[in-house]
Amino acid sequence: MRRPGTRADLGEELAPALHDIRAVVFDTDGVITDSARVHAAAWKTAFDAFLRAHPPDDPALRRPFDVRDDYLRHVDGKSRLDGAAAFLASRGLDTSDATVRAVAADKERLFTERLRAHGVDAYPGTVRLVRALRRAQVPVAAASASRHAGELLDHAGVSDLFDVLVDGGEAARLRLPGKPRPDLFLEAVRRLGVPAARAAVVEDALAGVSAGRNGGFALVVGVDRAATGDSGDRLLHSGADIVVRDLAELVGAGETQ
Ligand SMILES: O=P(O)(O)OC[C@H]1O[C@@H](O)[C@H](O)[C@@H](O)[C@@H]1O
Repeated sequence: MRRPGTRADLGEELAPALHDIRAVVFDTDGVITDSARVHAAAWKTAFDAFLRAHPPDDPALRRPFDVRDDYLRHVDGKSRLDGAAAFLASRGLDTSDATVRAVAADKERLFTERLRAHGVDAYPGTVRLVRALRRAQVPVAAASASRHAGELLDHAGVSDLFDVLVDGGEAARLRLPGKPRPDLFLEAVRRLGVPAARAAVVEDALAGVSAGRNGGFALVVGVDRAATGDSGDRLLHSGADIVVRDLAELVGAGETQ
């Protein structure tokens, strides 16, 4: 018979890869909430307007922002200013502080408009895994380069599921360097009181899985939301130990809620 609340019993509902894990840090956009698409759409409108107004000299670099490829390569997982600078640099455009800030401000306005108009949801598979971890007494953190992470978790109704949140505002206050540096994730596990070598990072961004790898985490789980072409392989090459399409894949048959 099962005794509720003991890790030995409840851990059985978790996939074997998680059995020795003592804490899990979840990225927010694209892992907990379906907000990566909202960021990508806002970036596209802002970058395409800039490209039209300031076309690169090389015609090959004038193509519009691609919400899959450009987003994953240059913007996903990075802070607002780092993402803006990385994409402008990829097209050989002006990366002065004033230009980067202007494009980032444009995107911020578009993002908040879309968020208010459409809201965001939590991925059911992620909620299922987080609940299973909590039942197994594994503490969980949310981490994000976004200053909107707390608001996103509130919108999706899942804030209460996380023991700790380290967001873009905290990262700026603590002067933590962005992904692929691991500092955001290391701060999250420090707050949970668990060393990285006993903890897992769950990420959908290439820069994010690299951050998990660079931080010496015991397990880096890549979440392949794109699930097209070589997207899963790219997560593996960037440092993921395993790749899943849905985090419910890490919850065993014993899980019931
Ligand atoms: O919400 P903010 O603070 O503008 O953060 C921006 C970045 O936050 C990251 O979490 C997203 O992956 C990026 O796509 C996004 O650009």
